[in-house]
Amino acid sequence: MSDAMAVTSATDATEAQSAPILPLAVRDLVLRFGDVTVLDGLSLDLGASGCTMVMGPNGSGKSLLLKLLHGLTQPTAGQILWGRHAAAEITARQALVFQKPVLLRRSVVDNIDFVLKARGKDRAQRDVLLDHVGLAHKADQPARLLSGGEAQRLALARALSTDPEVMFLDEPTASLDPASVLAIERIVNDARDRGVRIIFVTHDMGQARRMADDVVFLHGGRVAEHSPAPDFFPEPRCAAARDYLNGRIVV
Ligand SMILES: Nc1ncnc2c1ncn2[C@@H]1O[C@H](COP(=O)(O)OP(=O)(O)OP(=O)(O)O)[C@@H](O)[C@H]1O
Repeated sequence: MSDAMAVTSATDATEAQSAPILPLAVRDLVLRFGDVTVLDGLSLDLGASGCTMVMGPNGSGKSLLLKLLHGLTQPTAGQILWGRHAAAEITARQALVFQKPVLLRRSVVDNIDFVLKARGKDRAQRDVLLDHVGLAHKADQPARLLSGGEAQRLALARALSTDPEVMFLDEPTASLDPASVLAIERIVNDARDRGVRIIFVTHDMGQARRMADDVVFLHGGRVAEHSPAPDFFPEPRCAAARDYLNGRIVV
């Protein structure tokens, strides 16, 4: 290869790496486990900003969709395109927060430092972040002694410390008291306002109404409805979403 070609291909590679990862285009996604089809031709387009709430009955595939979008699970068929990237290429530019935070048995601050070191990032922002999530005074305490709400705030701080472009949250407030729920929502809203793309799974209608810019409703292995929040909550278009919002069993 000539020097000029080597420079061009290196430039192309750098440009590809730094190319935006939004919008998201999902096409005909299928996920099967043996004979069981969980996702059955799911397609979805998400724009560059805002908070998308993913809703749907138990077992409709919400958690698995997040894992597929984050590159942690491979689809049986179909395409996930984050800008020009395949999902598995850009996992490090995203963060995933689970319902039950998985923390190291070390101090609060060590939990953040560990991730920053693994990602090759400096520690400049970590004290600001701990302060932002209300845990600066617990920085040196063992993470295992945190309450459920505090542990989830640490998980959020850890996720945000990596400067993610997209943050996935899988029922992060499912077992928390109302004050802790609002504290988590405030942190997530701040992140969205700073440009982090939020994709959030919840069964909590109040939370969905408070936070959603748009709602993706899963049913039957597909996106049964994707609507702006002001349209979805008063008048969902699909019958399954209407039943779900009215507390009727959706199968
Ligand atoms: N590894 C697996 N092997 C077989 N089936 C699986 C596997 N993982 C998940 N499933 C099934 O896929 C379906 C969708 O699971 P998923 O966890 O995505 O649902 P969900 O919509 O997040 O549900 P919930 O609201 O209850 O959290 C479920 O029926 C689940 O049992």
